[in-house]
Amino acid sequence: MQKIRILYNNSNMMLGTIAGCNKIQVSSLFLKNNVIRRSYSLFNVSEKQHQNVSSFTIRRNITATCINPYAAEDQRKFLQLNNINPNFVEMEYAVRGPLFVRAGEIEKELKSGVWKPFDYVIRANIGDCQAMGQRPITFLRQLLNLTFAPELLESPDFPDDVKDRAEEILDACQGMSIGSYTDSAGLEIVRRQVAKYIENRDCLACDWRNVFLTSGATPGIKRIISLLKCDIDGKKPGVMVPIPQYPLYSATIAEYGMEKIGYYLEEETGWSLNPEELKRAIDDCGTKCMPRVIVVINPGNPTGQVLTRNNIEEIIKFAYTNKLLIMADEVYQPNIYDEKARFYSFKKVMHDMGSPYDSMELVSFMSASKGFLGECGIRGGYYEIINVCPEVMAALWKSITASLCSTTAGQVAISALVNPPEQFEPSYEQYMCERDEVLSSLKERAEFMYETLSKFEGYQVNPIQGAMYVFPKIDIPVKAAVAAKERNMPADTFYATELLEKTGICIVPGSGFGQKPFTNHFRSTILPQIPALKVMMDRFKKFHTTFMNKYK
Ligand SMILES: Cc1ncc(COP(=O)(O)O)c(C=O)c1O
Repeated sequence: MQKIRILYNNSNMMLGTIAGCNKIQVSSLFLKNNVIRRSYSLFNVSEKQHQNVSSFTIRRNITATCINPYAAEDQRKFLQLNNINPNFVEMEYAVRGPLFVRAGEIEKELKSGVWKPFDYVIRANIGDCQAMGQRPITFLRQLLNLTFAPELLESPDFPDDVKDRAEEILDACQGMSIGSYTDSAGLEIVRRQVAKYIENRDCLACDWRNVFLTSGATPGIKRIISLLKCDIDGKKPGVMVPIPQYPLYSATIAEYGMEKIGYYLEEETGWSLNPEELKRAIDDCGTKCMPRVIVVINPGNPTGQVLTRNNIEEIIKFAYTNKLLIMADEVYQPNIYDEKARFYSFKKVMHDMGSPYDSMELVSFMSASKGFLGECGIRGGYYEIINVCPEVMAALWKSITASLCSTTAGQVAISALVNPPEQFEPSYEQYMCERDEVLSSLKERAEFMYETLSKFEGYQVNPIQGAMYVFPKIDIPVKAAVAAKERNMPADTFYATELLEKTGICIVPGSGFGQKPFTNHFRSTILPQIPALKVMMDRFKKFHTTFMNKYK
């Protein structure tokens, strides 16, 4: 099957060349209710239609005319789909894809009194802890309160250790106001706190000048990918990403017009990473692109595995042999539930391996959105970049300065993450109690979800060692696959769509993350609180049983 993007000009719709293919998938982008939608249709094309056409025959001899979705006034706009950056049209981000949009519509339908077999939507599609009822950590919120409203420093309601930290941050701000721009890489005091945190974690030196504060991990990841040269000897840069992967990576690679080199994680061995597969992936890409980077997500999203130290060593050796920058996405480092698993930072392992690996280029990412803080909306993150030559660091700096600075709220959140209350300080006990409660509840939810889903007919589930997701494999019955095909949907999307419509549970089909051909998965978060998770699993079980009975 050949994929064809429909381009619209002012009045006519044009199809790309369809010569030589008898099936086409048509995808078009349009805006509805301010939400970008993409419609897909799979058509059989008769032999006669090997030219540009706007009307053609589809299965069962029905003639379909594709409708140009532009209203007349839109056709006069200077920016059209066929003259903007095509990478924007190409990129996709499944976590907020069509099912997420449909979940929003269903919520509105429920509000307006439309009857459904459920009374609320369960949003298990995105790793947003507080949206699913997690309570914020008091210490962090107090620090935000005091830095944003310094008059509260006089209030007896705030503990002295938080006041001291807030004063320190305010002293570092221009005009003692959190509303001022900071240095482009963030407040020096917070960067120093991050460096100390990394030093304590790895028992290794960390130079605070290598630490850059960002508005969530996302902008840092995008900036580092954008650092790569667009064209070397006529070849695009290649970025190695795991499959399945967090779709920020595939979306960014598409947005920047780079080449994704997917390496499969091995589901049968708990989503481990086989060095032979890394070699297979790089060999298969041949001369198509110039491999420059390997991305590793540890603990894994969506797969929930924690890499062993041995596995990390193998990846480092592979990166060395193939001259790759390592981007270590370590945002879930505090989220480990399996007592036998342990988080090893790439930095620490590289250091311990000694020469020549200890001088390899590495960027490691961290976030305030994950862990036990779950402050997704505040947008706090950082990255540490090491062993990069000074000239490249200077160029990176220049690019960072052009973005002014990351949000100061995010910088304060990172300060709270890396400089928590210490033993004997007034906030310590409450902080530890809240932190442990969140982490032990996440562990309980991970185990509950794993145990429940493992009992479903046709499911294969790996234990959730870390992060916030489960990614089960489902054997979808042939009859269901046929029904999916009739609706022009991949089987996993069909399953997830049926689940949403029948139960209000919103998950993401595995195809949004990548999966081995002819397999079906989905990703669900483990984030609903225990009572809600029990309701969710109950609804899910009933749905699955009915689905299997119907299609078996
Ligand atoms: C693996 C991974 N990296 C990065 C991010 C981005 O996080 P942030 O909210 O800090 O931008 C996420 C968000 O879900 C993620 O799962």
